[in-house]
Amino acid sequence: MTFHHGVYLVTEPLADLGTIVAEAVAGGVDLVQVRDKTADTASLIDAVHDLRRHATVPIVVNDDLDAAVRADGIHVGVDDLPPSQARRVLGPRAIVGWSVNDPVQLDEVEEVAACDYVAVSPVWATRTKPDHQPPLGVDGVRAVARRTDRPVVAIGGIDAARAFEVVAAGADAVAVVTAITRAGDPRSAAADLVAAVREGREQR
Ligand SMILES: Cc1ncc(COP(=O)(O)OP(=O)(O)O)c(N)n1
Ligand SMILES: Cc1nc(C(=O)O)sc1CCOP(=O)(O)O
Ligand SMILES: [Mg+2]
Repeated sequence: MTFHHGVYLVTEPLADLGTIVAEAVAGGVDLVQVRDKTADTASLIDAVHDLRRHATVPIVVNDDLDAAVRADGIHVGVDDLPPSQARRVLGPRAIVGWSVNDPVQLDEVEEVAACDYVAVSPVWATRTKPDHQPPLGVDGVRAVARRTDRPVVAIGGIDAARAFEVVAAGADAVAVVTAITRAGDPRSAAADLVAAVREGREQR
C-alpha cells in the first residue's frame, strides 16, 4: 500500500466534467474519485472509462464495489461496506479509503489496517454533502493524524487557505469538490491547492 497524493478531486455530475478533470490534473490533482450518488453501477463504470481519457492519475469510485472493480479503488464511509471487505475483493494493489467522522473509529484496527488513507470528514461544513456529520475542525484533523499511522486526507469546505491550515495541522492531502469543479479556472485552482499543500508541509 502506498499513498503519495496531495490534492484529491472528488467529482460531482457536471456536463463538462471531462474537461474539468483534465484541467485539474494539468494543475496538479493526483487522484480522482468518481462520486455521483444517483448513478447506477453501469453509469459509474462509464464515467470511469470516460475520465480515463482525460486523466492519467488513479481513479477511484465512491461507495460502489462493483464499479470499483473496474477502477483503481474505492472510497467507503461508515454506512458503506467496511474497508476490510473492499480490500478482500479489490486486492492489495487497489486504493481503499475510509471516512472517519469520529476519531473513535480509529479503534477499529482491522478496518484502519485495510485502508490506504483515512478521510477526516468533514473538517468544515459544506453544502456539497448536505447529510454530512458534525464538522471536526482543524483540531479534529490534528487528533486523527496523531492517532493513526495511515495517511490522513482532509475533506469538507476546503479551499487553498484552508488546505494550508489542515496540512500544517497534520493532514497529508486534501480532497475537494467545489474548490475545483466550481472554479472559473480549474487548472489554476488545482495549482493553488498544490502550492498550499506544499507550504503546509513545510510549516510542520
Ligand atoms: C475523500 C472522501 N472523503 C469522504 C467521503 C464521504 O464518504 P461517505 O461518508 O461514505 O459519504 P458519501 O460520499 O458516500 O456521500 C468521500 N466520498 N470521499
Ligand atoms: C464528498 C464529501 N464527503 C464529505 C464528508 O464530510 O464526508 S464532505 C464532501 C464534499 C466536500 O465538498 P466541498 O469540497 O465542495 O466542500
Ligand atoms: Mg459513502
